[in-house]
Amino acid sequence: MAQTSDETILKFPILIGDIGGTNARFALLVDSYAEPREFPIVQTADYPNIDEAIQAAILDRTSIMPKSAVLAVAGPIDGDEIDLTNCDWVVRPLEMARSLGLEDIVLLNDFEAQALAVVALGEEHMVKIGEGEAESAASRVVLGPGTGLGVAGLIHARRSWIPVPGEGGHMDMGPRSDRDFEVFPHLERIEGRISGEQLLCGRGLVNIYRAIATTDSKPAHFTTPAEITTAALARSDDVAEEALAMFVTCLGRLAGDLALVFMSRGGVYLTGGIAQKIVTALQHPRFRKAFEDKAPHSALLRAMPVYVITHPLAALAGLAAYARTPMRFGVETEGRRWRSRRSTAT
Ligand SMILES: Nc1ncnc2c1ncn2[C@@H]1O[C@H](COP(=O)(O)OP(=O)(O)OP(=O)(O)O)[C@@H](O)[C@H]1O
Repeated sequence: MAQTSDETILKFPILIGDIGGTNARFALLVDSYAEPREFPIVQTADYPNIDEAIQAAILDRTSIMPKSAVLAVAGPIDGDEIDLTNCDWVVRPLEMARSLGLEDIVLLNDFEAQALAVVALGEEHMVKIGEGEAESAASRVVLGPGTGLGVAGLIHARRSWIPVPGEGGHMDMGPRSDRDFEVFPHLERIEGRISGEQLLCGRGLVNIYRAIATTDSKPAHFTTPAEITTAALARSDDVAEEALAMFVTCLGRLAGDLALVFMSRGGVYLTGGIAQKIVTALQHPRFRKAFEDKAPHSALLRAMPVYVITHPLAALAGLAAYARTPMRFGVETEGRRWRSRRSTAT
């Protein structure tokens, strides 16, 4: 059933939070206009559960008592106990409402928050990769290589922005160039297949690097994604350089495929921890070449802009925009919103 504006609105002060595998970032919104009050980033491993983290890191440091919370979590939101992917916390909204005195809690998917950020952030928080002009009300797509590979669409319909979270990071990826056909047999697979996430995330970069080393019978010195990108950008190691180049090409191909799926004339947005660390590699022509190489639709892709989001707290910016003006966004909260007067997911 369609929600009325009264039902959609969240009461201030609103606690917003982006809960990742390693880090949790929080801020408080006092009203619609004031700048968010930010707090130091919390390491999830430092607290046994999310309620204690919020109490110690936020509520004990301010006299503002939030009435509502909008939290983005990595993991499927299903039922009254939400297990987070990549971290030991379990979110229990009913218990959280009681222990922290919250009247209203909304949980969103972490990549949905990234999609909301794309609307919330201006071009000053983005670096454009290549040409193309965004049509302001057209669909957009967000891809984020980080610990995993997140993908979300963003559709403009009925005067609101509707995030479309999905599992697009798990689409199949195949070899295309002659070199790919040499390297791909050496990639580590998941149940026999090569998905986007086997290549386009931190672990994926290491996978590509090792596969290239094996193909050429060269030693693989590096074990972390940061070591590989550092050596590649410094041009101090051939295998690392080729691994980053292949990563960039594969990201361009997948970004192009997703741009076709969503017809994202509003732009393709790269978020997550890795994209902003490899901006110079993404500015190499190979990224746009792979992105645009989509016959018979190359002209369509050439007109679509690609941006790297550089804002360090992009998801929080998206959550803040949603919390302040929920009517601007078509976010479905059924089964993901807990209000104390009914004490159940609605
Ligand atoms: N300089 C770098 N180059 C390439 N990859 C890096 C670099 N620094 C960190 N990484 C990798 O980025 C990934 C983390 O990405 P990101 O910061 O987006 O985390 P996340 O998925 O949002 O998780 P969380 O929110 O829990 O911190 C890890 O795989 C890490 O190894």
